[in-house]
Amino acid sequence: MTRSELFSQIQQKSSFLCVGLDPDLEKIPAHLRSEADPIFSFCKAIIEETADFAVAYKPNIAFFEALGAKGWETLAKVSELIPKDIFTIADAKRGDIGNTSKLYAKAFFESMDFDSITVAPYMGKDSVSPFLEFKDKWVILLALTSNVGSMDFQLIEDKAGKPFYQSVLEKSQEWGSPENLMYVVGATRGELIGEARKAAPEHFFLVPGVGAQGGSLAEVAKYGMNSTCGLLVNSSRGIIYASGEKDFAKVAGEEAQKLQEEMKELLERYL
Ligand SMILES: O=C(O)c1cc(=O)[nH]c(=O)n1[C@@H]1O[C@H](COP(=O)(O)O)[C@@H](O)[C@H]1O
Repeated sequence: MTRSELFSQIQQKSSFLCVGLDPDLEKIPAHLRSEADPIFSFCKAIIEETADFAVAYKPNIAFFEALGAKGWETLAKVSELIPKDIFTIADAKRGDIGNTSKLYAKAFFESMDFDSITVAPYMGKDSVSPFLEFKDKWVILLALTSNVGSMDFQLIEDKAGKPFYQSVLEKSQEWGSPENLMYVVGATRGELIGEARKAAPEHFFLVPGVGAQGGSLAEVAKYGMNSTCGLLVNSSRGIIYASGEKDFAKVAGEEAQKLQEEMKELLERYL
């Protein structure tokens, strides 16, 4: 998917919501556990109820690969279910020497037809570039993550006082463009989202951390929105586990709609 196609989806749906698919056998409603493929049934119901409000889905690969070979089959089936006009993110956090990254890219962009993949920047240019060689496919590079451990490395300052995440943002713009490179910037980071936006004015940010991790959607929009929205805001647990009962999919749809309605107002205010 191209950047202009993504922006046009955002405009059509008045939404920049990414629904995170983090399906955990321990957390899905009990009545689904007797199904042939409980994770598939769960994701299918969630997708059906949330698709009108979402412009992206982000299956987190860990929740599928934890189930072994069957989990990979489920992931393939789930990704095929997602409507083609909705952006797909393989949240796999890959990155290795170039020769290996090439095969990770093939796995997620060719064997499976994801639009994008999350990639760790730690191994540098040759670990990221192979993912950038696929037409209309995207790298979503970890820059400033939402977790507590983000402080261990990402906020370390160099002698000039520049934090490491800023160096990641600056350096990596030599490798890709706003047409094929996005950044992960966590919603829990408040004003730092604005600092990231100054360093990367055009690029889309994938912003996880609203909902279960407590990040504020209003703050994300205030500090992060640019002239083509530039944001995909993810919520996983806050949507998919909003109810643990038989009505889980309907309630997930309602949660997604609430976020979409808030996003509509924010788009009207800032765009
Ligand atoms: O790359 C990510 O998506 C990601 C980056 C980050 O900084 N923080 C973060 O929470 N995530 C992912 O985003 C999702 C957040 O889930 P919830 O906290 O349940 O909304 C999980 O799949 C995380 O793995």
